[in-house]
Amino acid sequence: HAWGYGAHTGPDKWADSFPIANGPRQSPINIVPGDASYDPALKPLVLKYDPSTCLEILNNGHSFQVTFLDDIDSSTLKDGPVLFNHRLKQFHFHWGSSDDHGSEHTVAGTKYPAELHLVHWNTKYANFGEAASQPDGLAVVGVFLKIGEENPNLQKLIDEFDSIKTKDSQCSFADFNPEMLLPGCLDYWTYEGSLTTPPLLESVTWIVCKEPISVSSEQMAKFRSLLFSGEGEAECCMVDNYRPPQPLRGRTVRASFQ
Ligand SMILES: NS(=O)(=O)c1ccc(Cc2ccc([N+](=O)[O-])cc2)cc1
Ligand SMILES: [Zn+2]
Repeated sequence: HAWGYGAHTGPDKWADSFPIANGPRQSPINIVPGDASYDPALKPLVLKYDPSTCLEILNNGHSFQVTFLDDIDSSTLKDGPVLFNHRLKQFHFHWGSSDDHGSEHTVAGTKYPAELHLVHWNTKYANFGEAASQPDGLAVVGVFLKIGEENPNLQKLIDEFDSIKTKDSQCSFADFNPEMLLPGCLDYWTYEGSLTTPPLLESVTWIVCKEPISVSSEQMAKFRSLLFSGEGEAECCMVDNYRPPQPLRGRTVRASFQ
């Protein structure tokens, strides 16, 4: 399953090995604010993260990811649209080859230069892998990045990039609080979807924040200095690691705000 984002391995080819790519609840989607229905029953998102559960930062050949210790309830997502407690497993990003595109979700057709995904699993299941195969197993918080002021919290991640330049490289990374990557306002849209990369499992409750966080153009250029390729291989810049929006197939997108 050598899937990727290249001409021969990219999103248009994923259905060959992962037929669920054409399923009824695929992600990402284009969010049309005017079509979203405000749901007063939706609770505010409760995100409580413990920096001491931060383990490592790694390049997995598709994105860079920060992984968390998830054997106890120390970094959790509660309320919002979910009925059960979820634990943070990892966060990662998707971005473009230039500042005018790169996000997976779009808002009324608007593309952001990047999108952060904070991946949580429902603790009614034994572990992440179990949860990932259940329709209510995962909850991913999506945060858009918008070009503006340099973001000192993102800079803490960027400062590690020299150590994780190539595929399958990783280094220890401690005491990072992902709360620092959240926008001030946690208004969100929510809908039932899937993983946006293979295995594209339809197990994700998506929670997409309306408010973006800032990133400078120079910082985005640093994202693009990471490599899809491994050490000793021909260098291939890690850019355009996003799946385009997928058919809504009659799904309802709810808004936590009016
Ligand atoms: N982009 S995203 O939808 O937030 C996303 C989040 C996590 C993952 C990682 C992953 C999640 C599940 C499995 N699995 O069950 O085989 C394999 C890899 C893949 C994709
Ligand atoms: Zn993602």
